[in-house]
Amino acid sequence: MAPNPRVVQAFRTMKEIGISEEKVKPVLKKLLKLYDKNWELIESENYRVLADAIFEEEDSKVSEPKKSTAHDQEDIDEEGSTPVELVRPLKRARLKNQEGLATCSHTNGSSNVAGTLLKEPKVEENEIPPASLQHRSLQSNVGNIRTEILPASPGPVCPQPPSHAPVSPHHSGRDKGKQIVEPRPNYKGKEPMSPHVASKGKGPERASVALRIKDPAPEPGIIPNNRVSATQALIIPKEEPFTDDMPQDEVPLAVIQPDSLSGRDLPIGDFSTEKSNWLEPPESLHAAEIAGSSASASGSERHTSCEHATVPDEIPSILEIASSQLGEVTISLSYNSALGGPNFQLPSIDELRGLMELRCLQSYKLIDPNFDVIKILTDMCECISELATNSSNQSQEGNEMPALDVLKKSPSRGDAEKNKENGCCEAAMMLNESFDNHCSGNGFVDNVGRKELVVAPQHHLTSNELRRVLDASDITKGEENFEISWVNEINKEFPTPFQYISDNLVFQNAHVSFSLSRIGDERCCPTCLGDCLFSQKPCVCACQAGGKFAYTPEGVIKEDFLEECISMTRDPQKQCLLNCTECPLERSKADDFPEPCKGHLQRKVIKECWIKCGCNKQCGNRVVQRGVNYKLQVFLTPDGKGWGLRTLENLPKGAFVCEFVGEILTIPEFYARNREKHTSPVLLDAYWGLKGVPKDEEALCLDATCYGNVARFINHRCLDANLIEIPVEVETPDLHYYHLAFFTTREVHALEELTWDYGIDFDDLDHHVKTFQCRCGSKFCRNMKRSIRSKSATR
Ligand SMILES: C[S@@+](CC[C@H](N)C(=O)[O-])C[C@H]1O[C@@H](n2cnc3c(N)ncnc32)[C@H](O)[C@@H]1O
Repeated sequence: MAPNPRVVQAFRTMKEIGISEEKVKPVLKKLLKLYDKNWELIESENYRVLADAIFEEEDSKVSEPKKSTAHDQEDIDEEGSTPVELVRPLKRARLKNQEGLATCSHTNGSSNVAGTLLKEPKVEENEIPPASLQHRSLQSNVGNIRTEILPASPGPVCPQPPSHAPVSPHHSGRDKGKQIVEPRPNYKGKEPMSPHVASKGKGPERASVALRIKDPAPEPGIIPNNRVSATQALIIPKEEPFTDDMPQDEVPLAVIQPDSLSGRDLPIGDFSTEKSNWLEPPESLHAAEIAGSSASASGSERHTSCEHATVPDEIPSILEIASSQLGEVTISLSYNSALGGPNFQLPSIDELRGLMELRCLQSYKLIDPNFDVIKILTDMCECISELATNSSNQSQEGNEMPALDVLKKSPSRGDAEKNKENGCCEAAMMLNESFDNHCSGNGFVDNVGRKELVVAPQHHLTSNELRRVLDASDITKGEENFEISWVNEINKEFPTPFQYISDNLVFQNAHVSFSLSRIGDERCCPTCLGDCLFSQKPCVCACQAGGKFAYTPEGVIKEDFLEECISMTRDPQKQCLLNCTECPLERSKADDFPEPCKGHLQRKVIKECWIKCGCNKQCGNRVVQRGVNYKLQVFLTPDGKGWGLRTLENLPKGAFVCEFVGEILTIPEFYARNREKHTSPVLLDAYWGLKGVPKDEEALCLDATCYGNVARFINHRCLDANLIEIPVEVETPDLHYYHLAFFTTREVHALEELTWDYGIDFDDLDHHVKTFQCRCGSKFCRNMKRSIRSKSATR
């Protein structure tokens, strides 16, 4: 690709003042990100901003020499002791050698001496935003260690419904296989709790862009990106002084009270004693009004607008709890910031939370060290809301409680309206961080900081509408062989609505065309009869898969085939990475500095018989096309991963569970759709890099956000997930389209959660996709290692 002339000019101008290209590049990159590619700003005054930023970065290098390398060593020890860290490429492989088209680690003679895994040492150089840019960030941690820019709103989980209805590429749709699978129409699974409360909206990815300010120098022992020439390397973790360890779905509590930090009592413990003070609030009060009034009006006004309980004002911070009959709850914690003196700095939320939890452990003799203050507060909100609602008018449709939502950022009526317009039923629990320094009177002194937790109803969809979209007894709305129920044994949330489909649908531009004429006789078995698995010699379809069928007569994947698939995915020694000369992913980002291809895993593919074959529908070489064959259930996970999928019966090893079904998008379509949301596509990339450069309409991915099947609920587990995805060719010999099918990697017991390894690189802080805080619980968790490192680094 021809270099961007503006980039060239920037380099040239900097060179004229003696700054080398290496120094310019990372800073320019960061500036472009920060200024949203507004070149005019960067170019103005003969690139003054750029020059300043580079100089400031240089200064910071001098004034902040790299801290102790002890942690690095610790980390090296920690990860070095892992014999072979098993990681998946694509995102993880971003810094691997990009030379050559295909790089098979097991055949590549350039493995490093130790034979241990190459985990890409991250080159830190381009992570340093110039100090002069820091004022643009919305949140900055102490010591300039980390600066975060969070989007104004996290955005809905679902994109707006596509303007073009997706069309099915399947000629005959899925053979539901009812001949062989007795459907159990009345199976309900565990009776779900009534869907009172809107989901927290744990949808696919939540977005947030993090810029990290770090020591620019490559850390000792780290081999810079462009010099890594093997597909394996030592894992040399970076220093990570602060991480985004706070899970995204937790409610950050912000209670700022200077004296509390020096040992004074916080009034938090008084929550439970305040209940008897509650009075009846006006019924018509809307949540946004509560929030709005609390953010702008005086304390006394607030007292009249909704009923509340207040902790006596001799304590320098004040707690108020207000609830309305509609289930709206406001918890307000105010402090007198004047007490802190001129140098008082707001403690971080984590600091405060830690202090509170310590206090609770000591004062209230709580024995579970893992208890969570935020959870207690959230529970309290829900309890209050429930009590209030129970006593409220019963005339609401279906007598259902309104959904709970905790509004964020000084919610106004306008915000609430916008939420409604979104159409998605996401009800995120968030904190209203409205700071109001103008409150006075009624026990407040002039300078009052205030943060509030506001619980408000969501009215995106009526309960009838919701019932229609999400039938608790069958989330598939009859689309699968089995009913798939959903249950919530934790709280009253219900899943985000989506359109259930059992076959992939083309959104618009994807080139997926099935025609019988495309399937030549050499790609099907027209002369077969009955069940191909029992034919004397392997049929044509079997020959295409190496002369052997992938399935056993029992309908599971053969042990050796499965084991090979597993090791090709998990074992870096067996991984074969295909690198595109021009990667469709990078091409679509239209970046000024397109990154080289990060590599795509080559996989074993299953070829199933199909309509043009002579065998019958019960042929043992037709498994995925027959659809879901086991009893599954969507459930709210107890460990904070949101909704998940579990099996209700024991599954044998190698069993087909379900396919990942969604809209088939081209990569540009995916990015256009998710420009603001930073979600990761599920790529159909098994052949990328193998045959030339895929055209835009051939480089495809799946998006199950709006149209999808039950696979959209499968959560991630690092490395030892009980599902593996295997490409399955059914209707078309075109390599760019196939079915992505999930098979069990081992026996799975009834009620076990089903998981797959998304292949996320939790260390890839540079990636535009903000990953979630992994709670997979695996001993191989890649995110946990990072957390451990981070904690030790901050000690
Ligand atoms: C494909 S969705 C899975 C279903 C999702 N849990 C839900 O409630 O709809 C992926 C999202 O689930 C959550 N998730 C999946 N695996 C997770 C894990 N191991 N730890 C924490 N969150 C996880 C993340 O929010 C992620 O973006």
